[in-house]
Amino acid sequence: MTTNLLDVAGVAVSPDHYIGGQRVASAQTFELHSPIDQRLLGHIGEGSAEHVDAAIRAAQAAFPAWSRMTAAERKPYLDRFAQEIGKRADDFCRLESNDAGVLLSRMRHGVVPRAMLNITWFAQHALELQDRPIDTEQAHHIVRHDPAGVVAIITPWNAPLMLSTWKLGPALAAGNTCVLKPPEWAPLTCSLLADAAHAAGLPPGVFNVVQGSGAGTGAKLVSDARIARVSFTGSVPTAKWIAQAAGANLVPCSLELGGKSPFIVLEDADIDNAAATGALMYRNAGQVCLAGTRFLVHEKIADRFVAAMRDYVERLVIGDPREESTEVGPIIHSRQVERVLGFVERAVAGGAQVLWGGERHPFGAQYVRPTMLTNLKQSDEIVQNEVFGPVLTLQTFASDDEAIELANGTDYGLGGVCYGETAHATEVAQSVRTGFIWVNSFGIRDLAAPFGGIKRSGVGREGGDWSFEFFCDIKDVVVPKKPFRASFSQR
Ligand SMILES: NC(=O)c1ccc[n+]([C@@H]2O[C@H](COP(=O)([O-])OP(=O)(O)OC[C@H]3O[C@@H](n4cnc5c(N)ncnc54)[C@H](O)[C@@H]3O)[C@@H](O)[C@H]2O)c1
Ligand SMILES: O=C/C=C/C=C(\O)C(=O)O
Repeated sequence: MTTNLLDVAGVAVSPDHYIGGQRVASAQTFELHSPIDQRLLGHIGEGSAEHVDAAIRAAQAAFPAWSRMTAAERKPYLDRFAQEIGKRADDFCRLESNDAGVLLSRMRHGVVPRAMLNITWFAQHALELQDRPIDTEQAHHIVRHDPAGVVAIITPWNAPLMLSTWKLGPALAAGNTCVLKPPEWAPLTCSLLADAAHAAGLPPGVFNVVQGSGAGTGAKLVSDARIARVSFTGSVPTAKWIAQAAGANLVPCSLELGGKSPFIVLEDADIDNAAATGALMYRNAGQVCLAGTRFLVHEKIADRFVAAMRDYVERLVIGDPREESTEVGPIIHSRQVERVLGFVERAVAGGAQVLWGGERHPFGAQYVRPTMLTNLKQSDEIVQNEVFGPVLTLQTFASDDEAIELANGTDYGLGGVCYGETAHATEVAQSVRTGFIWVNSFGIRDLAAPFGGIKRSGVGREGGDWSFEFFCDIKDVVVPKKPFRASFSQR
């Protein structure tokens, strides 16, 4: 399909846009470097106003036929799309490992299977959404989930394949057509997704990819009045900008944003289990929105918990994400490294104590040691702001009430973790104000469940029915049960 190809770790991948079923090159490009060793991976197309316009027009042109199909008619296309992702599993793994620094093993065992499920699960779930009846004494209501139109999807660099398919799956299954703007620091797996869609025979224009920067390409896309929905995952400042741009056209937005989630360890917790899960918070070098990054530990067990977690952290294998044995890889970009270390420096200058880490790791320029800071006040910058790197904080508490107060004491409200005797931990978890919280566990995800944040962590929910509520125009077709005769004297 394409002639302009990059060779990234032996994988042929297009640096171009994918518009109306065709590859389209850009005169303007930007450089893409690997976070592992900073080598140049290639030049990626920067989408212009013309590219954004062409993608929206292609998506509009594809909409009537795609939206008229039933969910059952769309399902085979989407199942084939997932199969084509599966056929390219190895290439997806190598690309995201090289451009985003995600562990190859995590890609293979976690991300690629989840990306496939993101497509097939919603294609199946869409079958169950058609025509939900509501029967009252007066009327029969046919509640339809109609496709909304052209959906703009904007995703961040920490999980480009997983998050793009998480939105594409339900948006396409519902009968919308899509324009995806991938993250400019990790754009390659989204480009390969276009190859998978093409091979699956998705009709031209149903799924389009326009590469480019956020402030350039992304801003043009989300400001366009022809867009019916914007689904965004990323940072709070960008979300505020997007909400205003979309708001100017009264376009609904779904915003999945950052977090500063509490990791609560109650006095009756299984300390070793909690500590082992604690070390998992360094996964993806801490660049995970839903990680529990603020440890709140009962004062009576704090020393034992710190010793147990230190043990796990010291054994973490830090290195090249392409190696099977590696557990913690690099930080996405030199700018992000500076940002992460800046948080640590300011915290230490303000009196924080470094329990472990706190500096660069010698493996490479974009590596930072897993870090834990303590001796902090709730108002400290490091307690209040998302670092998005391998830097955690630890505070102690003396009572459940104090734990809950600290847990709720930031402007974020994405997730949480609570370790303790199950009934006790479940009770404390109920009072933590977040979109979700894991009791004695971490990261269990079910696509039927709602996912999203409160406060600064986001607006709206995706997942299960909630994805379809967002991506559909919900319509009530009212059919009276008794003959209806117009009359001004009657209501
Ligand atoms: N809640 C979640 O589900 C979730 C998941 C992953 C990441 N995140 C969050 O994402 C952030 C990290 O990602 P990031 O640094 O790439 O975020 P970011 O907000 O800088 O960028 C995200 C995406 O938005 C685009 N963008 C930037 N400015 C834009 C504009 N004006 N108009 C349109 N698009 C624009 C970028 O190009 C990128 O594709 C963290 O805050 C993290 O917590 C949240
Ligand atoms: O880093 C962010 C991870 C987000 C995860 C999801 O959106 C999900 O599991 O659906």
